[in-house]
Amino acid sequence: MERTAIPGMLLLRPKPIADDRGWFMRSFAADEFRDYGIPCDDLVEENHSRSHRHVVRGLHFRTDLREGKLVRVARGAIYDVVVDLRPSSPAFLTWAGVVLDDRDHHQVWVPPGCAHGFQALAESDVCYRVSAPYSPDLDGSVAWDDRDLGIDWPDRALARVSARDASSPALAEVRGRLDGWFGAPNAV
Ligand SMILES: Cc1cn([C@H]2C[C@H](O)[C@@H](COP(=O)(O)OP(=O)(O)O[C@H]3O[C@@H](C)C(=O)[C@@H](O)[C@H]3O)O2)c(=O)[nH]c1=O
Repeated sequence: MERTAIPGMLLLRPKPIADDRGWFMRSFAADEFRDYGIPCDDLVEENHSRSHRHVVRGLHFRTDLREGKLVRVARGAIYDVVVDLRPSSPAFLTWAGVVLDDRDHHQVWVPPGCAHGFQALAESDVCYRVSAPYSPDLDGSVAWDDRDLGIDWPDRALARVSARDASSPALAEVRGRLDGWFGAPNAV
């Protein structure tokens, strides 16, 4: 496990065991991951999405401090991005990006109070467990290509996004609401 510049954002590195049939890997280990601070008992839903090459999903967040996400790539490769939206964080409004793929099998823990998004570097299947049930009313987003955030997407010019993501608000528009959503003293 590796910590990152964003407090609470973790990079996990499960190790596949190869033999002549292929390989085996434990992709989730509650007792181990709990020790890193991941609330394993609260991971109440698991999602799986498939994205064509160049697709960008995000940047999405839940407008409370309940939703963390444990993200992995079952097939393909993505550039995974986390943006810290917690006003009390030393990494406030900075982002971190990491490649997740079906070769290294790394995983990312996205802590609550952060926005998450990714760009598919190939046709990719992304699986992630979340620590709060889906609630459309609490679904928040900020523009993936926001200038102030300045995320260095691998294939910005070829990005394919949903209609919703194409009309996400700029950071400047949501900034005034971050204190209300993520300003609790225990957010980091
Ligand atoms: C995320 C989600 C979507 N849906 C529905 C809503 C919609 O009809 C369809 C597709 O939803 P979206 O366009 O929001 O899917 P998507 O753009 O893949 O949203 C996801 O993006 C990544 C980056 C994340 O971090 C996730 O938390 C989630 O926000 O699936 C659910 O039923 N449950 C869910 O948990």
